[in-house]
Amino acid sequence: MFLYCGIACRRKFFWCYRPLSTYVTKTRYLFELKEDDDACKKAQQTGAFYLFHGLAPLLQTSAHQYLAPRHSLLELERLLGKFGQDAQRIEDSVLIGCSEQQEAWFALDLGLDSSFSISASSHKPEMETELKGSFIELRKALFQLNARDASMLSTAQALLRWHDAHQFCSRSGQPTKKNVAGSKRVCPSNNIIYYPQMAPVVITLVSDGTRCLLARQSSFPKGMYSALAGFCDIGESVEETIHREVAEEVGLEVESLQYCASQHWPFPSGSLMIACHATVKPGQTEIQVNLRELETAAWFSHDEVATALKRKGSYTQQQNGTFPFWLPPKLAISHQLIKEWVEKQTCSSLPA
Ligand SMILES: NC(=O)C1=CN([C@@H]2O[C@H](COP(=O)(O)OP(=O)(O)OC[C@H]3O[C@@H](n4cnc5c(N)ncnc54)[C@H](OP(=O)(O)O)[C@@H]3O)[C@@H](O)[C@H]2O)C=CC1
Ligand SMILES: [Mg+2]
Repeated sequence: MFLYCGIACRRKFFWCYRPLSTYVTKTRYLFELKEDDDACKKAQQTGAFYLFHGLAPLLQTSAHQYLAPRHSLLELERLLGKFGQDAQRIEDSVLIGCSEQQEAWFALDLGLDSSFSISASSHKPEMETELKGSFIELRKALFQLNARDASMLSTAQALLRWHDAHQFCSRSGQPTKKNVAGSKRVCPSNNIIYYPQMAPVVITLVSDGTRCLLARQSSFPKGMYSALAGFCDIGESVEETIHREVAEEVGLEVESLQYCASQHWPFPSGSLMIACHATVKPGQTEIQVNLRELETAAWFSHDEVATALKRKGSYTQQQNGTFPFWLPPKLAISHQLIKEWVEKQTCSSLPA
């Protein structure tokens, strides 16, 4: 595919053409599939499907890792036929990406039925045997997936959950209709368009210059600490959420803020995690934990954090009854945020 590159050659006064990069070609292809139902239906013929059951992805085990298998349309039709399900169910699938060779990737939940929105749990064990895998809760499997599968399945689950929960127009009460790609739903009676939503969440690593503040919720695995996180309230900027969450959860006022990175996070139902560093005002480091939100929070030194980063998640109780201090695994943005802080501290402590 070729496109004007928009750079006029001043001396010869003609437009240059340059081939589009693979990334741009892929992005334009996905855009077309979202806009054009016929093109998307056609893409299903040569595409591949990730399968779910009751929002749990189909996974296969390989060398202590989970792999997410993909199935062709033919294989899927055969499977549905074998379990007495209508091939029309494929219309419930959602587009989640494509390969560099433009093989479109879809996701379909075999345990959710858009016409009833109930879990069609029958045949699940038989399907697992037939598919040589198991439907495993994403929460349990996420950290044993490679980064690509983790990202694809997180997107797929969030989209499938959103469609399952948005089958009716909130104004007319009429059933809404999804486009083939699943990038929106429309109410036929009033043409209101509904787009998939996600909740913005900020995650902040507060530092006092030499230490960083980490906290635990009682729901975290034993011994695990993370940075402070909180959902954005409606009307708030990211900066305002950070100021409010830090004040609410640990009773501190933050000063400077610095953006680090962002990540889609599938829990509880699809969030955009926005990770930032923050510093507190000098001399104002006394933590007052809000016990309605957190179990505990504390300041940790560079060395404590650097050691914990190297530790793999462990729930093993030590002889003194405590659990070792450990941090979220690599895939979680909190890990990246904490790692970046450790690296910055290391650099700033090196002799000039
Ligand atoms: N990827 C990562 O590295 C990390 C991700 N996280 C994620 O960040 C998210 C937010 O952290 P958390 O500290 O729990 O958030 P908050 O501090 O905002 O507290 C959670 C509470 O906020 C309320 N709430 C407000 N808006 C929403 C919404 N849109 N969806 C759900 N609950 C909402 C709920 O209260 P109520 O139940 O009373 O309605 C909920 O119990 C979590 O879902 C967690 O999975 C957290 C740490 C690390
Ligand atoms: Mg919180």
